[in-house]
Amino acid sequence: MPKQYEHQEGSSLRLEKFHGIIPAFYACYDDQGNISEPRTKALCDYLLEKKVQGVYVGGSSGECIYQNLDERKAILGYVAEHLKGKMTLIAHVGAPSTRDSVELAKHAASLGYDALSAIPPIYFKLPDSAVYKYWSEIIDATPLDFIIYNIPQTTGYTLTTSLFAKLLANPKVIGVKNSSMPTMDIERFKKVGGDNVIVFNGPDEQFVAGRIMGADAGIGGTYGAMPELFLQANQFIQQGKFEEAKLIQSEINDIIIALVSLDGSMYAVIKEVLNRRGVNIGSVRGPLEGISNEDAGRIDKIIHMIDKSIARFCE
Ligand SMILES: CC(=O)N[C@@H]([C@@H](O)[C@H](O)[C@H](O)CO)[C@@H](O)CC(=O)C(=O)O
Repeated sequence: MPKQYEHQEGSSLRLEKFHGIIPAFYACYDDQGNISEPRTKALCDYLLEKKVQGVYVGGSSGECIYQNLDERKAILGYVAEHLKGKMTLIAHVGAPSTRDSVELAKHAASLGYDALSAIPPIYFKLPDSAVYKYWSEIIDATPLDFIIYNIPQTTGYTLTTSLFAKLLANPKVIGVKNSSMPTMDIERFKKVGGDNVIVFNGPDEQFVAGRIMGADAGIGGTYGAMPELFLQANQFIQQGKFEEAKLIQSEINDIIIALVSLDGSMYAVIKEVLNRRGVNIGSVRGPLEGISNEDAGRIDKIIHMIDKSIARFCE
């Protein structure tokens, strides 16, 4: 293990609760597009019943950038109220300003979340020194553990291994949720962090590859549409059944390609999949596009694909 992280020795146990399948929680709206408490709770119940390890609340899949501070606080509250003590809760608190991010962080800490996470600053291209300061101010605002969120394709900022190492010098930094596409990035972050740091696979299309390259767990935006398949893929990896893991990943990828190929945005399509499963969490907020009339029939086919894969691998 790299010398500078020896102070974290013994922290593997503390990380146990983050291992497994952690769906990125979706924004739950009423029919007018407002945050819905009962629908948020319905999604909590659904995920609890699926026995996932935890939830990542208020991230990309949570449409956080389309919500104001009060709405984001409300969602964090509804989820905590319903799931606290029942699964691991991670609050994504990244916001355009440090001030808002810190406010959200303090709110999540007051609600008893297990950890915080944040994207880097968005819109302006800032130097590493500013990104470091941004994350550090969030980390310093509460006693909670912190998970860095690296998602270059949406933020335009790529976390380097040297900034990762610098952040890890703070014992509250427990790892990174890596959504960049190269699985080598996962391998590099794991190499820098060692066993006492947790690396989450971000791209669901590469869940199996990411796990094999060193990711300890996964946080993903499509898990909610097919939690059974990701739980099973994870189990195959734990059992060393790599051929089976490869096969299930291939079917998951067929489903993801279908989810992103309709007129509606992927999240609108996933929400309609859930709706047809009896979990109505509304649609998406503009500028994300809702589903079209033509999508309706196509979604039946996607549900059929998911059911077929569950029957093949999980029953
Ligand atoms: C770029 C992006 O949105 N990546 C997603 C993936 O789960 C992604 O939706 C999936 O791999 C399908 O492309 C996650 O990494 C994001 C995520 O977990 C979140 O914060 O909601």
